[in-house]
Amino acid sequence: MQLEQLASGLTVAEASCPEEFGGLSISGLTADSRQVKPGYLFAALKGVQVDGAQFVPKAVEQGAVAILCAQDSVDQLRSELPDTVVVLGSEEPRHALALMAARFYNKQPKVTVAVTGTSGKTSVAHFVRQIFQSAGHAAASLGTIGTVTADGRVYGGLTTPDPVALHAELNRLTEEGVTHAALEASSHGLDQHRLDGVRIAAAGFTNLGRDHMDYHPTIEDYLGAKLRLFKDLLPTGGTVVVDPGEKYADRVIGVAEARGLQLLTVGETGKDLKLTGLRQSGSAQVLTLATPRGDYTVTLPLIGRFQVSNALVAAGLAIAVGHETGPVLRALENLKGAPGRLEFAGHTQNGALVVIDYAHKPDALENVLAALRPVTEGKLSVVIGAGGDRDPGKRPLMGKAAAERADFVIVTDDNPRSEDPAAIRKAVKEGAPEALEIDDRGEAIFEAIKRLQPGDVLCVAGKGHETGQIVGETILPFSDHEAVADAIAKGGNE
Ligand SMILES: CC(=O)N[C@H]1[C@@H](OP(=O)(O)OP(=O)(O)OC[C@H]2O[C@@H](n3ccc(=O)[nH]c3=O)[C@H](O)[C@@H]2O)O[C@H](CO)[C@@H](O)[C@@H]1O[C@H](C)C(=O)N[C@@H](C)C(=O)N[C@H](CCC(=O)O)C(=O)O
Ligand SMILES: Nc1ncnc2c1ncn2[C@@H]1O[C@H](COP(=O)(O)OP(=O)(O)OP(=O)(O)O)[C@@H](O)[C@H]1O
Ligand SMILES: N[C@H](CCC[C@H](N)C(=O)O)C(=O)O
Ligand SMILES: [Mg+2]
Repeated sequence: MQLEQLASGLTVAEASCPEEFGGLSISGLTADSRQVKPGYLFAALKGVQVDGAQFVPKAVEQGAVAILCAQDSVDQLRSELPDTVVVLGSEEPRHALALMAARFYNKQPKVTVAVTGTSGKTSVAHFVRQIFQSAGHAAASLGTIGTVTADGRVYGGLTTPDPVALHAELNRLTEEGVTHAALEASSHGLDQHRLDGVRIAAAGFTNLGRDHMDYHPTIEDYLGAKLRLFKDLLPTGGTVVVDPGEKYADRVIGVAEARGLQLLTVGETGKDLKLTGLRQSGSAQVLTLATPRGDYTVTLPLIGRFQVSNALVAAGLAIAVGHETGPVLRALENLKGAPGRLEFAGHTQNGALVVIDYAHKPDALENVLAALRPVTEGKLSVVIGAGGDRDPGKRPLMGKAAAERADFVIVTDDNPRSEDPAAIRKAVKEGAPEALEIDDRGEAIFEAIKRLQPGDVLCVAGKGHETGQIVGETILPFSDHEAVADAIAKGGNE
């Protein structure tokens, strides 16, 4: 693609060879010098760890023909580079890169919705995809568990991929015939402009609790990143889906009202999908809903009050993009939970239940244990750990949530990364002094399963769908699913 076409209107061109800028064709783009190939545009971005500007010489050596950088780096780079390399400055280089990526990979699904919030994004995206599929559309969901389509799942590294990877993926899916997509918008992704340029028709908010305080200096900053979805990315005419009863929902509604966006509200105080009743029925929940299209009774085949919230936001998003209320609500009756989210993992030989969940923050732990309590006839146990190189403040709070809501807690490791695992466990135990501490996660799971009695329930929390334990720079193969299966097979609790 011609650089002129790629950059038009986005940047102040600082090319010393304007004639070359005019005719220059770009073969690809990236913000990672290690990915540069001949003919590429390299975006030199200031990151959390390093300033990408230091990799410009390497990028040029590898064949980069154009550099996108912060406006204030232009003069410096210009003076260091051969005249043949075009340097483009931008006040917002991350935004400019994302819009360039959207132009370079110019195909996107006809209908794309996005969801943000502290917890529930993966579940909502997973549900929206199933609702779209039930209406006969070729649909995909993109997020923490990767890209999921009717053909299966391709694992991706980040919840919200970097803009080049995201636009490339949307282009690939569209070429394969996908017409409907549901995206997870993480706060990092929103803050780093990874979703800029994605055409979003409706955006949902689940909730806001403590998370990522290692990255966002204050909760206001964290909320601010989430609000970007509604302030900057959802275009006029788009619809915001929210439960007004959620903490901070007023801030989301405030943005929608200030911008004159459409608002679709769900939940007990919602107007469009108003939850008028909820009761347990075995391992399902029966919802009664009042809607502008009439009243409905829906049997949701999932446990946990939070899954009701997630299902309503998902249904709201589908309705927001034009789907009929009746069929959408019928589709909720066949929903499958996302892998590793309150997922059935097995029964022990003496009949106790083991589930795997991704709760790795205090609110999520509280919610998942509250969801399991009503289905627990005996004792409720939980295995928890907290990730290294992540908000240390959440560790004792996770311990406390587990100690308050479960009858028995084992504290173990969950991706210690560069930190001392013992120090992480100690911090978790500050909130759960009675907890048993077992460093090896496989042994912790075995010990928890060994102690189960008939009627007990064990929740193995924190890793969900993950397939590795990150220790230092190494990812050791590890799956909670396999560890649970091994422990059950070894028995010890018949
Ligand atoms: C803290 C954070 O979000 N970092 C992300 C960010 O990196 P950064 O720009 O700050 O990177 P940096 O290491 O300082 O480098 C600066 C620039 O130099 C470039 N570079 C670096 C080295 C080199 O040799 N050559 C080179 O060009 C880098 O590509 C980058 O463009 O942008 C990169 C490209 O998009 C991401 O890969 C990277 O994610 C890191 C790996 C990460 O772990 N992120 C996690 C925390 C994250 O984003 N999580 C969220 C939320 C998860 C959830 O709760 O659901 C997610 O969306 O996954
Ligand atoms: N609406 C909700 N409210 C509170 N907790 C929830 C909600 N939905 C899910 N959870 C809990 O949070 C965990 C993660 O859920 P999910 O993966 O859907 O959220 P997420 O926002 O994508 O999380 P992440 O940011 O880590 O990817 C679940 O395993 C469950 O314990
Ligand atoms: N998206 C989250 C996932 C955390 C999962 C947990 N297993 C951990 O490693 O802390 C994060 O990167 O903070
Ligand atoms: Mg997720």
